[in-house]
Amino acid sequence: MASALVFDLDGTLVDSAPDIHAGVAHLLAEEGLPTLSFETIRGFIGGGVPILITRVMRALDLPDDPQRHADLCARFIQRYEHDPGGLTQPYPGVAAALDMLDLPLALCTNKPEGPTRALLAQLGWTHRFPVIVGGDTLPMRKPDPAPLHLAIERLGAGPILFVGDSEVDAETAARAQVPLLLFTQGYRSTPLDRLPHHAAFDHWDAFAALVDGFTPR
Ligand SMILES: O=C(O)COP(=O)(O)O
Ligand SMILES: [Mg+2]
Repeated sequence: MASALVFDLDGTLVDSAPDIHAGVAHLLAEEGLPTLSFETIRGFIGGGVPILITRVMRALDLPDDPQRHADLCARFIQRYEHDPGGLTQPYPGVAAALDMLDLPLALCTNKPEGPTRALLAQLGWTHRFPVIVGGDTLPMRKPDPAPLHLAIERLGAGPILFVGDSEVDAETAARAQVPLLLFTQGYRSTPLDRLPHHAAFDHWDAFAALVDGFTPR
């Protein structure tokens, strides 16, 4: 049995791609640039805002301009923090699954802390996660293992399970040597058998049993 859990946020606990797409669409409209499809933007989620904006700029063939990149990141984050969750839904069964757990819970997300806290407040979830490590908490983001290590240190309990949805989470877990429970319905594009993971689940109704059945090696 695990004694603490660390969760990824986007694509794991919540389907936030519609708000992230809306934020990018707003930014591109302000810039007079063509828009990008929902599927394209959803495929850009996972590495945090700087990577998202780099991918958007490349998709539009914009020149590699660090100043413009920084400006677009700052504007995206500011707007997102102001309106974090109008289109965002928890995946079915998440709240019930979290309610069943009597363990300390942390978030380790590449979403910056400001929008993360704003989204949690909007969902009424602030009390659930006493520890939050966001994409701008440290100078490095996932897949660097440092954010996951920090979340674990702040939880101060173990053994730990990490719960995520993406290539980034699989690499983070492997580098941190923490077992990963992989939610299969998020923003991953790599086939399941090519991503290292301890166990996978398709629906949050199955989560509590997976945690109960976990035996640390
Ligand atoms: O904001 C992102 O790009 C990813 O966020 P996540 O780490 O919660 O999946
Ligand atoms: Mg994710």
